[in-house]
Amino acid sequence: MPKSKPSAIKDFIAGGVGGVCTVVAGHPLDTVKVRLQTMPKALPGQPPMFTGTFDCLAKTVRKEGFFGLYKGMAAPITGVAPIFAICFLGFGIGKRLQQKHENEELTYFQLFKAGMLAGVFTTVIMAPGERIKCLLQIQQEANVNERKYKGPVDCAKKIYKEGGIRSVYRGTMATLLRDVPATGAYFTSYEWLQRVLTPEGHDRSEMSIWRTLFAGGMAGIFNWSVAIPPDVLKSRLQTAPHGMYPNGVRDVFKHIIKEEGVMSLYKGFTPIMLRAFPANAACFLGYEVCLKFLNWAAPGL
Ligand SMILES: CC(=O)O[C@H](CC(=O)[O-])C[N+](C)(C)C
Repeated sequence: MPKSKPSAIKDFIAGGVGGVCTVVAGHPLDTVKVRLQTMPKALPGQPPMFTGTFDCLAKTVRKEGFFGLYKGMAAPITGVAPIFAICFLGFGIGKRLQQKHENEELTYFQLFKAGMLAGVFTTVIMAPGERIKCLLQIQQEANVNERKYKGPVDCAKKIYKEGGIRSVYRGTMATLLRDVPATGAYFTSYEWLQRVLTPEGHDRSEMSIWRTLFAGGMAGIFNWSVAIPPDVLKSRLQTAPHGMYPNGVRDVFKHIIKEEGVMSLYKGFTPIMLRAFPANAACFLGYEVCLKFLNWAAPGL
């Protein structure tokens, strides 16, 4: 079969489908991650709110039901599909900017640079999307009427009222610190694993479900190995009361190191890694299947 032409529209659509798959597969453990990262420090002699991942999972399900784990999912579903769409589009553009001809195979460093560009592209939506998601995820009142934010739109309106566009975009620097190198690692590791796992004599574009699931899952692990410390800074900054960290991410960093120690930068490690593999395996499978379908249904797109 002839190779299909790379296309920005197809990357965008297939990336969006990948994003929806990521949220459906990964949101419960994302809720646990944000709750662990943002729980208040235990007072002397008092037990912590959650002792770890499984305690947080059990307490959430007991108190709020299974769908408590899906709290705040409306925001990521509507936000993540465009984020992933832009991310895969940005990666495609980053690759094409460096290619001398359409079929040139890029080096791993070139792929890393294309991934970093994708990380910059996504921050425009990622920063406010993550701010709203984190604020909704940390609300633990069982009764809907007692919650400060009734949903993503209400949350966006309230934070805008409190501090304007600066408040909506709080955490942008932390988001860049997280996503620029992490997205580089994400796409480079995916391409690397696809290349090394493709049997001799076969083409990388001949999709294998198991290879795609494995390479996608591992890309998620590589992404988060780089992203966890800036992610903790981001979650703290985005959920802190107005004015608590006047110098942004620098203040959060100093505060965490002084008050809680360097290991606190790895809070949420277990749920992040438990989520990373299935969520990103689902993402890349959704992306590749959708791309294959588009190449079949609309080869000229
Ligand atoms: C923070 C985030 O969305 O990471 C994505 C992977 C995941 O586990 O959701 C990767 N990427 C930022 C490249 C879209």
